[in-house]
Amino acid sequence: MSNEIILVGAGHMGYAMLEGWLGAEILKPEQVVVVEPAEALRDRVEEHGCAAVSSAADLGDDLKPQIIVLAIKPQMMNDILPDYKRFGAAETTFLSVAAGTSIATIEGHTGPSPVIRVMPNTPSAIGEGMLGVFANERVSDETMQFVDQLLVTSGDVVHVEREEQIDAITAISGSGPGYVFHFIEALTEAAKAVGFEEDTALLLAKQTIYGSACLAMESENSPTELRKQVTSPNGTTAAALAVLMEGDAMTKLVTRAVTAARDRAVELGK
Ligand SMILES: NC(=O)c1ccc[n+]([C@@H]2O[C@H](COP(=O)([O-])OP(=O)(O)OC[C@H]3O[C@@H](n4cnc5c(N)ncnc54)[C@H](OP(=O)(O)O)[C@@H]3O)[C@@H](O)[C@H]2O)c1
Ligand code: PRO
Repeated sequence: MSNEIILVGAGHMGYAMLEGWLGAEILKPEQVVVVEPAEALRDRVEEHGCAAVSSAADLGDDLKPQIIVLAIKPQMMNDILPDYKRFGAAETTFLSVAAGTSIATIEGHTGPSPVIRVMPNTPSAIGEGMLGVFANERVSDETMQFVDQLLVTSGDVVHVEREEQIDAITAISGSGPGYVFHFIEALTEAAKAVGFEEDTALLLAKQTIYGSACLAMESENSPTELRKQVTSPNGTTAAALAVLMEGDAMTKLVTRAVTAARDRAVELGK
């Protein structure tokens, strides 16, 4: 079997991953067929040399994909999956990036199949993603190795042992960029409140988050130690952290937010 891939949905996540796979030359454009109703999004994948069609009905019956990547909204799965049953052979693996949608739901449409759930995040677009992976027992070692090769082009990959852990990963790293971008928004607003123009405020916020994340990754010190290194006794950071850490306010708020995201992933799976 050739490493032929059908990518269903070339929106934010589908396109981000495709760009990584083509850019790393793990896949050649002629190995990928994209199904995407939006013309502008089809044009953008065609610019990379991939074939693109607007609906599953336009896919030839002779296609024998090794992998069908499902990068559509979870709410659309039940409508769209039946269109792909005809491609389901024992050696065709379904790879879903959808939040919540369970392997049981996918197999409910495709019949018993190799299924891999992947939870990426948008920094995958620049190769700095965090991806969680769970595969059912029908996925062959050969396919898993090939998929891992694809996924590492998007960022760091962690395999989990239980499917429900994908919902937890969704709440941490899948949705996490949204929390961090909101923190950037908040720090920017705060910078404006203490007197900076928009552009400078945004630069101050973004470079501070970027530099801190890089330091946290490169340093042998824990985030707690790094925080202490910033915090002079009775100084400015101590004054701010007294607000953020009072009664563990920040930790409690983030834990509430992550729990809400995890619960929503579970709900989307019903
Ligand atoms: N965005 C993230 O940060 C993120 C992270 C991890 C996982 N995910 C998961 O990734 C999936 C896609 O999310 P997204 O943010 O990439 O959404 P998105 O940008 O809306 O992409 C979904 C794409 O699917 C297309 N589509 C609709 N009907 C289709 C059909 N019948 N066949 C093929 N494609 C069809 C949509 O086209 P139209 O717009 O024309 O309807 C859209 O371009 C979701 O399941 C989400 O849970 C997203
Ligand atoms: N974006 C998707 C959502 O918000 C899944 C993780 C990030 O539902």
